[in-house]
Amino acid sequence: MTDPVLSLRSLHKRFGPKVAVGGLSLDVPAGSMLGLLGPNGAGKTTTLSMATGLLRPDGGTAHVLGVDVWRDPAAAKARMGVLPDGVRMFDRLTGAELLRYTGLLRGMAEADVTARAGELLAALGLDEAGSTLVVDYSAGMRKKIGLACALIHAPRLLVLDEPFEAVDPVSGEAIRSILRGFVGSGGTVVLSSHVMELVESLCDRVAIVAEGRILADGTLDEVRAGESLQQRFLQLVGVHELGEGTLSWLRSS
Ligand SMILES: Nc1ncnc2c1ncn2[C@@H]1O[C@H](COP(=O)(O)OP(=O)(O)OP(=O)(O)O)[C@@H](O)[C@H]1O
Repeated sequence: MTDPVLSLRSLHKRFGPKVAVGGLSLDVPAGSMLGLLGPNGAGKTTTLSMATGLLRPDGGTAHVLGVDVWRDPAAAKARMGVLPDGVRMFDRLTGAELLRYTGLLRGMAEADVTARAGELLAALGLDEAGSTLVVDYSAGMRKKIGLACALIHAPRLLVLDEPFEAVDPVSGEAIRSILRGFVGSGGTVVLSSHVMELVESLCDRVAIVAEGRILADGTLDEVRAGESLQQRFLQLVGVHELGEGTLSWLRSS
């Protein structure tokens, strides 16, 4: 196998007494689309933040195309496009201004930024919203402008935290098509999601995380092991059974 595009080794992160990520290792090969799954609080966002230079690990390493993210963050960040979860944007800019700012910050030529920004806004159904302040965007529009910012410099690795969350079905289809085309041309994607059907239809690799550790990692078929991804996920993570009388007050008498 050629060297992985993203390589995580023994990542650790603790918040006070809480171990959010406890020794997580993962390799993502070139040209693959990996779905990172896990229950709420499993450590997905913490892992992706450490992998992309947003949150310093307590231990372990992250390499992007062979570059150590924490020793040489500028070089590593130049190679990836990141859609973080819950990180504040410069939302007093319009969508078009935010894209322009992001492109110029990435060292792109003015003409390229203008051309790509227009294409991205149109592709994501944001052309009219290009002149609206991002602070006035809906949740789905914020996701889409964040994705556009991650794409504008044509990175070789995309790390996307819940890219389809709050996005309407038409835009969702456009994003799928963009990501498929990106991977088809040799790009690599890591995305987190809670939607099993989406991961099953889009990703060729899956990693399941719980309590900061990898429970399963491999091709979609390896992880599914003959079941649906939903069934396999529940088997690995455990079903949260509700007791007989739970919320009995909610049932009409
Ligand atoms: N800044 C923080 N301070 C304290 N605890 C944190 C912080 N960030 C995350 N945690 C804790 O670390 C654990 C992992 O959180 P994380 O956000 O990585 O989970 P996640 O898998 O992305 O969850 P979700 O699917 O709900 O988005 C959780 O227990 C969370 O409460």
